[in-house]
Amino acid sequence: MSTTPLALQVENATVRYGLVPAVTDVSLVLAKGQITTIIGANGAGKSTLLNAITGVLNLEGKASLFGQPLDKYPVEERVGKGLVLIPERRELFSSMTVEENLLLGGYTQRGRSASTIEGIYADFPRLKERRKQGAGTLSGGERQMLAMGRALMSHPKVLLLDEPSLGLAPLIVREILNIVVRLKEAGVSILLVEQNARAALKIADTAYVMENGRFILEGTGAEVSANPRIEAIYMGGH
Ligand SMILES: Nc1ncnc2c1ncn2[C@@H]1O[C@H](COP(=O)(O)OP(=O)(O)OP(=O)(O)O)[C@@H](O)[C@H]1O
Repeated sequence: MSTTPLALQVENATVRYGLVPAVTDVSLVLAKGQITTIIGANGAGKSTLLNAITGVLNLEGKASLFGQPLDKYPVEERVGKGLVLIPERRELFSSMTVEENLLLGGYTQRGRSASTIEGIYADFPRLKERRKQGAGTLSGGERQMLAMGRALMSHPKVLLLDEPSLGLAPLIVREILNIVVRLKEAGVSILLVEQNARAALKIADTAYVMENGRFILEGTGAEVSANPRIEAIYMGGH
């Protein structure tokens, strides 16, 4: 039995679209203040699992947040409990400015937004420079920073990050993942879903490899990246 307190635990979870399972019998742990990653190819079921943890999709099995069963909380209450998803498509309001997008992320905070926003600008100076710019005109990396900044406005304790590196150049990927590490150092527990196995495994404490809706391998980030099969399938040629 591990003595590390768990931020998030999923036990024997299955998620279906209609009758068809997209995730089958997966179990994972995310320890407090750590990074757990799920790597896997397109269509493996990674986003489906994240959406089931947020409650948008039905999760058959057990999931708990800081030891409390998640099904106690309806979807709309989970953000208030500190569980926040940054979706793969980043889902910003393109016609609004950077700052307006950030303010929307802080709607649960009542009056704390002004101080929070200054903190976010300190972490993301590039967003501060562009605070009056329309979100629709940002570069891919800046859009990801804004999606992260907006999520941070609600003071997450557990951040679910769906492919933050998607579509970004290697240098920007490194910058984004450095921010993920800084969030961890600030005490946020992070579940990171990635196709970019090499980058994710480098920063992960714990890692799971997903294929066809199931976890086929798990271990520390270092163990999984040293596995010859993973090296060949997920990291060859990069
Ligand atoms: N709304 C849906 N209805 C039916 N099937 C779906 C739906 N969304 C996803 N699926 C299927 O579920 C499986 C898992 O998809 P999912 O998006 O979770 O994979 P993923 O690992 O996140 O991949 P990607 O990196 O491409 O997002 C795929 O076979 C996909 O076609």
